[in-house]
Amino acid sequence: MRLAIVSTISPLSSAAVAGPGPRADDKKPASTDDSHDHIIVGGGTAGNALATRLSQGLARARILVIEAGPAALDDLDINCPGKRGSTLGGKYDWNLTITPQPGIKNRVMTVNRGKVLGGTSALNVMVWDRAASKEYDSWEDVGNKGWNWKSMISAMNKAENVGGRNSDLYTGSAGGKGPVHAVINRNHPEHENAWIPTVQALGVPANTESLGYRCDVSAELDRPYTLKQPTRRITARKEVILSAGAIQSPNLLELSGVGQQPVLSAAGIPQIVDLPGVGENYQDHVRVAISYQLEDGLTSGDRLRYDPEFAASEFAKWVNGEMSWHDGVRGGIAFANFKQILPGGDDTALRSLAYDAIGGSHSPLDKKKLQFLDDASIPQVELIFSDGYTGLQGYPAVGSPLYGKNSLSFIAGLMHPLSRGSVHVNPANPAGNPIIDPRYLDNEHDVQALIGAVKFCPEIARTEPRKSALLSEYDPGLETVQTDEQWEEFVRSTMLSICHPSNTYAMLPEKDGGVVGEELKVHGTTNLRVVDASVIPVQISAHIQTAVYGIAERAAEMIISDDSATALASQW
Ligand SMILES: Cc1cc2nc3c(=O)[nH]c(=O)nc-3n(C[C@H](O)[C@H](O)[C@H](O)COP(=O)(O)OP(=O)(O)OC[C@H]3O[C@@H](n4cnc5c(N)ncnc54)[C@H](O)[C@@H]3O)c2cc1C
Repeated sequence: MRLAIVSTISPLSSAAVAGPGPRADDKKPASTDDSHDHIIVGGGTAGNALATRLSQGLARARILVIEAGPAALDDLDINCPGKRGSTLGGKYDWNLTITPQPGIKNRVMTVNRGKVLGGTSALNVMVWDRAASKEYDSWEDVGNKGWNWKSMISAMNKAENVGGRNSDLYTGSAGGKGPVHAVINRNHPEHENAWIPTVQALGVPANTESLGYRCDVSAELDRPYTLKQPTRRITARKEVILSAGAIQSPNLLELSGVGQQPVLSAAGIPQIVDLPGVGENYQDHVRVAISYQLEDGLTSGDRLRYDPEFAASEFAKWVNGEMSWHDGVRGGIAFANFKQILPGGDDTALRSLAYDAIGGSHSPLDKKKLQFLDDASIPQVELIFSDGYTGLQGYPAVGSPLYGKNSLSFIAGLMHPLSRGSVHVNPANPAGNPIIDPRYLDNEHDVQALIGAVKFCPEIARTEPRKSALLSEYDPGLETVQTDEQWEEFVRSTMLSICHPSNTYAMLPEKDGGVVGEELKVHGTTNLRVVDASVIPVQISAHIQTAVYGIAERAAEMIISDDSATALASQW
């Protein structure tokens, strides 16, 4: 089936063209011919990486990227690493909202998504890491031939380029010569030195392959132009590729008539392809933070918040290319399994809760989650040490006793929560924002697993050399959170997202609720692929942009190979 895609974009949208025909640096398209070989909807992380590779590999093809947000290539709020977080909730953010979540005391929260050329890679906090090899292998196990560690590490390496001003600090073995520049921070506050020896003392070996630097993917495109006519029909000669991200790609498909009948009928959309999996399987990483005040004399990134002169002079240094507190993302990450963090290494109760929740499920995704519990090489928990305050309440207000103090936070995250949610078109307003229901903490396993993870943070704080740098715990405050009930209350009241929605368009066989197959083509269609975080079939224990780049690299290889095969066939 050949499909027409319904994409509503705003007058500020940007577009970029590569290949013959109008060039991306034109002020506007030179021709009125609105047909292109490949149309990519969404100029974000995956979309732009894919467009770059297609324009390199298909010299004669005309490729169009349509992006709902503006181009902001020179905006220092995006480009300066020390300003990470400053664009959240602002003009480059879709600012979506979830439905009230019973598991977290009916709280609602914002779902931050980049609405700018570069997408969420322009807004994120720049962690660059990978999951365990068996997690990528699990993608093949659930029915996607060729999607495994070997192919993914090769694709992720193809995207990345480890180097820059301090590449000598990198002790890892990975990394290629790709367009995404990744570096280890060169600016380290003194108190950061305690992180690696402390987690080593707790049994987690060191791994210095984690990198972080702002290199959003928009920088790889030719200069884009702003669309002058937001309403017009554009035709794809070969195929349309949805790269609008894990929230909007399913939404666009439903608007186009692909999805489950009840959802489409409620929104008054005629069904063209029956695919019950569209928008299902919403997965996210969840987290809780504890903050500590640092010993007097130690400085943290909080100083950029409470000392404007310091912030301005550090920013000026960064602009001049000098070592600066604005240089990077200060912090460290450790991954662990439940046995490593639970008292006495006893994960029996948690395993039993997991089997209660999904033991009877026939879904290959649930079966994988249970298998992962048996594999010590697969992390279940992420422990982040973050320089400065990162809790729910925000840095203490001006005038409060803690204003002007320096802090650090420990963040505990769940890598394989069992809850699975959904994102669907809004029946009351199909053209508006989708209904996002992640079903956070909707089962006892996830609640107890998160409690177990966050209780390990005070353990880190009590261990030397970390212990000596800390003055007191002030969020949540040991005196108020002691009993099991209090920990549960704390976790349900303060849980936040790590902002990794994925799987909403899972690459799986159709019989298992899949939406795309191993070639990333939407089941039941011939001219439509999806290339973004939504196709991830099994959730991974990593920040997911590295995988998204890898998916885009693999998609580009497939599309280029398909095109070459077609061209060859047409010569005969
Ligand atoms: C606050 C935050 C911090 C994060 N930190 C990290 C981190 O440190 N490390 C990490 O690995 N990951 C991180 N992530 C996650 C990671 O950045 C994303 O998972 C990844 O960038 C998603 O890539 P994508 O291509 O799927 O979607 P996106 O990059 O979001 O791209 C989708 C694009 O499609 C556009 N679009 C949507 N609808 C339409 C439409 N109708 N028409 C045209 N265009 C449209 C959007 O504007 C956007 O540009 C973070 C995410 C957030 C929100």
